Amino acid sequence: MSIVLTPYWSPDEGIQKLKIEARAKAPAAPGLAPPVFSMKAQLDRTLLQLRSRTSPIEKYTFLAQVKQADVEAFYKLCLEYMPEIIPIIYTPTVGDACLQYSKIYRNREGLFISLKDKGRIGNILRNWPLANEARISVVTDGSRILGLGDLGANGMPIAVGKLSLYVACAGIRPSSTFPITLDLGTDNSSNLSDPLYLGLRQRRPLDAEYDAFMDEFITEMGRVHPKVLVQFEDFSTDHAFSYLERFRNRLPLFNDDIQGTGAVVLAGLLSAARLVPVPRNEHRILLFGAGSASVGVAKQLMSFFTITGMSEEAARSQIWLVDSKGLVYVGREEVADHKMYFARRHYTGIPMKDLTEIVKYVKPTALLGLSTIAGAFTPEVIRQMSQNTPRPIIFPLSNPVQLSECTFTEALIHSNGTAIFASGSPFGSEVIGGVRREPGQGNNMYIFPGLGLGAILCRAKSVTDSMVQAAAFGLAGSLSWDERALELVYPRVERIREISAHIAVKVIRAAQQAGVDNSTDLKRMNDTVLLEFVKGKMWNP
Ligand SMILES: O=C([O-])CC(=O)C(=O)O
Ligand SMILES: [Mg+2]
Repeated sequence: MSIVLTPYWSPDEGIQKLKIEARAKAPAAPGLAPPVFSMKAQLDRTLLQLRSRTSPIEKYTFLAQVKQADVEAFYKLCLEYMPEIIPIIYTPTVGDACLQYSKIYRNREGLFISLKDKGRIGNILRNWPLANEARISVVTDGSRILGLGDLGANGMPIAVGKLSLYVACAGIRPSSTFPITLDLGTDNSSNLSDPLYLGLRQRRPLDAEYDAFMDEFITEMGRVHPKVLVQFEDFSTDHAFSYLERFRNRLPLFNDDIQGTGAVVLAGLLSAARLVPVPRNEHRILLFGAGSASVGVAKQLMSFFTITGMSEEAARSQIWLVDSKGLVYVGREEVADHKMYFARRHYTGIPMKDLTEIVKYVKPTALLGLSTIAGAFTPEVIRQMSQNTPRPIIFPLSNPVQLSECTFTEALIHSNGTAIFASGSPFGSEVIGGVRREPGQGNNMYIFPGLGLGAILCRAKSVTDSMVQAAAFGLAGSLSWDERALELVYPRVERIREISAHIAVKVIRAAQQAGVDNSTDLKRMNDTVLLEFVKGKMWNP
């Protein structure tokens, strides 16, 4: 393993990068490496340097440099120290990286396409140095980064971070990943007045102009990169829904916040429900927060009920939505279109706003938070949940960690240790009543890598709802016996590659059933052979 001297990006970048990758694998000529050098020791050295950084953002920038200099070393570190590295390159630290991107930016790491490129988006797309190798693109417009709001062009780290997870968690080749940030301006005043801000200094345009830009982007993407699967990430609520519907039949495309989050929560709920002595059909689910992720989750949760034969109408009536104005019901003022499907049909009481009151009225067995309101699950709310059900399911899913509706400790203390807990961002384990309890992380990172891997391996021409649902059931079915014995609702993150392979198989089968796949070879394989095939396709540093 030689030390890489050439910058990752330089003129003629694509070829250069491939040369660098090849050189990284070749032994160094005598004299170019230290006399005593091993990859193992180098990894320990890198870890030592990483741990000497005290703040998460310093760790983030350090790792970003490691990745630029030596992509293999970076992913070796990711794979060996997954639980330590993921919270730095991904949620929650990636949120800080987006907030501070104007200050910490050092090197090119993805493609920016701005409103000024309208009319020549195809040319810009061709400038990606690894165009022929690209297979998966995470595309954001930065308009709703995690729970942090509109960060404009500073949203790039979220695209980069998700794609690092595609490599680490599903073995996609690094050169096949393609981060894209669409710069359509920003409504964030502090960005607009920051002299170091990296994006266009203008407000976001009205929908007609936005839509025309997106239409051109998708058309050109299909033309220039026909083999690329697109993951939409962190678009504001209205656009998240409208662009998913508008474009999902034109390209293989899914929305991570609507579908990925929906699937991961469905999987968590299926696992949690096994621990609760309540029949499946009697579960009552309350979602606090009604943005794109929330309604996406609610729609995905329908199959929690319908899979048992329940009608759609009956399934819908087991799900309640609460937004900033309280319980969502038909006839209430200001109910946005995307919430109407879950608005209560027969509620005739007075508007109900207080969450404790709503919990008392609905008597949910599961409370999900997608509100980005830190502390919204107050001690009273949690205590009230414990009165409804012997094992309250409490999932504060807002990201990053400082926006979580409650902490793991709070959920345990105020439920007397009965809560079954998963959060969007990571929390540490806790000891309660002498028993160590581990929180789940209900983050879409358990879904998108396997979903994307399955979709590209079978060359799916679109990503169907059935493929997303297969990913969710695949995840729920992947818990090992000891994970179940410990009451985990998600598998250990150390097993993520195995889990992603398992999910990819389910996704491929669903694509075949839906007739959207394009690979006869895979159809002939039985599940065991297919699983080995998928694993064999995974890139290893
Ligand atoms: O990135 C994450 O951690 C999960 C996610 O998609 C979001 O919160 O928007
Ligand atoms: Mg997201």
